[in-house]
Amino acid sequence: MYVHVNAATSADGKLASRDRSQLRISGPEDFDRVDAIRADSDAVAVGVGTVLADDPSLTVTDEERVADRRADGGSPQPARVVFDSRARTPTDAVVLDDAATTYVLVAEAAPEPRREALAAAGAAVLVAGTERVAPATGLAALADRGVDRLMVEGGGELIFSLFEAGLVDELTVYVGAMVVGGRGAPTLADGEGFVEAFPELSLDGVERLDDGVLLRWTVEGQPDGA
Ligand SMILES: NC(=O)c1ccc[n+]([C@@H]2O[C@H](COP(=O)([O-])OP(=O)(O)OC[C@H]3O[C@@H](n4cnc5c(N)ncnc54)[C@H](OP(=O)(O)O)[C@@H]3O)[C@@H](O)[C@H]2O)c1
Ligand SMILES: Nc1nc(=O)c(N)c(NC[C@H](O)[C@H](O)[C@H](O)COP(=O)(O)O)[nH]1
Repeated sequence: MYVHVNAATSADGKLASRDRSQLRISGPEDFDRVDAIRADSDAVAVGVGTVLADDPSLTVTDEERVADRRADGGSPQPARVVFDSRARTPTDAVVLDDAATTYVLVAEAAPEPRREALAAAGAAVLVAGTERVAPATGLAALADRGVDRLMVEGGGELIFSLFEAGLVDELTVYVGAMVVGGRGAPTLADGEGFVEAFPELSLDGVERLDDGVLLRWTVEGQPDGA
């Protein structure tokens, strides 16, 4: 599976402010680019932290892109994926509307009533991992369901886990013209952090977009040597 991580950060590397509410960093050109990546993907993934903070739709909004997907014989919308070990996704979350298939990846530790509530709300609940969703197991379950190209939109906890597991192929970051600050504010890659065996990136492009900069990297070396 090809995994493309895309996010927007402030000039100081933050995904949002310390209150973790949704922060508009991208401008219209960047949001259109995000829409195009979604349209080229079989599924779009986030962590449950992003669902709780942003309540995103994760759908393609441009009608031509939706029509192109249909014309190619595929589903009009990519599937949506939530990494949600304990099945905390609210049953009224926008990702559970009927706009697209939604996979909620949970761990064995997820309470059965919560799993049932998510299934009743329309989610396809997949178990991957014991206490926490195991990224490689989760991605294998998605591959079994036809996901070859996965876009990951964040947040920082999920992005770190995917790098840690050596599962990221491409990273694009839009750096917006703002400073957010806050030692507790989410960054592009949070988690435990690396102290050695840092994932190595190869720069593919630098482009001005809106009032910011788009950086494109291929992931070359990964912690597990993948
Ligand atoms: N600017 C941007 O591009 C952008 C993009 C996305 C999000 N955001 C912002 O980022 C913030 C949310 O980021 P976040 O880091 O708090 O949340 P996140 O990465 O979206 O979700 C993290 C949660 O996912 C669950 N999870 C399940 N399996 C996991 C795994 N293998 N690895 C990591 N997490 C796993 C964990 O909770 P459980 O263990 O309980 O399941 C974890 O707490 C919000 O402020 C949002 O606005 C910004
Ligand atoms: N590219 C990008 N620029 C931003 O400034 C920002 N705040 C996000 N955040 C990513 C996160 O997943 C958001 O929740 C979705 O971008 C909202 O997606 P919808 O329009 O609801 O589908 N992403």
